[in-house]
Amino acid sequence: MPGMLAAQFTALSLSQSPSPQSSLRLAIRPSLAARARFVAPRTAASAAAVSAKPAAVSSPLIEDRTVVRIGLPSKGRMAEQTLSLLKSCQLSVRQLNPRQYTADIPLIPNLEVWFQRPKDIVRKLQSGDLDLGVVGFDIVSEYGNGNEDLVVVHDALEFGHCRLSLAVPKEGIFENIHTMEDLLKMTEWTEERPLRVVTGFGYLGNKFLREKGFKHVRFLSADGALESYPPMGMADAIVDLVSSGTTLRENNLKEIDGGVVLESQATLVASRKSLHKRKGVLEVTHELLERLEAHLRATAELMVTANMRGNSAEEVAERVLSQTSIWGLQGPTVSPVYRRRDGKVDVEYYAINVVVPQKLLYKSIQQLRSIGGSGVLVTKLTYIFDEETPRWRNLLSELGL
Ligand SMILES: Nc1ncnc2c1ncn2[C@@H]1O[C@H](COP(=O)(O)OP(=O)(O)OP(=O)(O)O)[C@@H](O)[C@H]1O
Ligand SMILES: O=P(O)(O)OC[C@H]1O[C@H](OP(=O)(O)OP(=O)(O)O)[C@H](O)[C@@H]1O
Ligand SMILES: [Mg+2]
Repeated sequence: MPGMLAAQFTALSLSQSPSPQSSLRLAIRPSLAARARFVAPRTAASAAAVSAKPAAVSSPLIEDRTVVRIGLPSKGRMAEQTLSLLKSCQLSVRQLNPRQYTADIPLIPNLEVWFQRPKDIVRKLQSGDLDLGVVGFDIVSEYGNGNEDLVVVHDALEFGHCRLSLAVPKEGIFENIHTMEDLLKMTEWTEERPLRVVTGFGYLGNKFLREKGFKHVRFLSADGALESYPPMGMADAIVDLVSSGTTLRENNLKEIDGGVVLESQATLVASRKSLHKRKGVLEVTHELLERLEAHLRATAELMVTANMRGNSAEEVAERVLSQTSIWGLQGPTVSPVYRRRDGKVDVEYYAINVVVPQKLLYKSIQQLRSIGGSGVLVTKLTYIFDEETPRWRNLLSELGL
């Protein structure tokens, strides 16, 4: 390896352990927690290590701040989708000038918006300069480094889906390498000639390969176009984000079984300290969470309305409930349609309202028709507010409130 390149392969060798391990506490669904395999169980030792850490930088200015601050991605693929999700929740962000880094959300007057690079959002949550942030789970995990102060308030904002994955060239010495075990068993990697892995995720990549039992690995850190490193001969493998898989394919690389480090999508993250200490943060978080949960729940569903001839509401309900795809959330709403006929008010038709999953829409309409439904209307829903917001309950218990 030329000397200049060798010099680049420095920062992250496996013999160095990454920064202190404490668990990144997640107020999230067990499914995602399970997928996020780097989340260590909270042990007495890790809790002690965390409480022994000095508090995040807290200048008098930070303490004095009364307004709540949220960090949103300033650029990149998450920026637009973040704004559009907020807009769908009636939380439009008002930015007077596109070159300004601050903005507001008129509906929440005590909330300041700061546009920041994703990794800076995580850093500023830790330093106390931001209270809340929208950022990919990959970035929270990499730059949060297991910091106890970060709490994932909403783990599935349903955009920015990708996975952090290990990939190697399709051909050459990797032609018959299909699993992490195959890669581990390769005799090519020695202390003098380690497996060279290029990544922008040094903390997660290092931890992952160490846990998989790799001894002879050297990391090279780079910010973009990582897929070009193996074909250029600068690295043997990459640990990078994959979404459609096109970039890997186009560069003759392949993922291997067991090589997914982390599944990611956009999340809402908060500083635990802010939630506990800064006036207004808990209230703003509650409102954001309520709207986000109710909206994201609603986007998967549609409201279907139809008319149906019948003798009574019960008889119509019987017919509707005989079909599997039109039961609704709790059951169908069946209401009489009143008409004036020959000077008298009577009921011949009933209106049926059911909420159906988008993916079952066509089947639902077929079923409604088969039992005599007509004049079918389909409406998009903005929110479905449940009796309680499950993630809010999780958050309160996470905070011990
Ligand atoms: N190919 C992808 N498909 C879907 N989501 C992705 C993809 N690549 C990245 N993401 C998600 O989008 C986030 C932002 O990625 P992006 O590359 O736009 O950041 P960026 O603006 O380049 O950040 P920086 O320049 O500070 O590194 C990532 O952290 C990840 O969560
Ligand atoms: O699986 P795909 O859909 O092809 O997406 C994966 C690519 O997207 C990201 O790169 P990005 O577009 O941000 O470019 P960069 O790495 O140069 O920043 C990521 O780093 C991969 O290269
Ligand atoms: Mg990028």
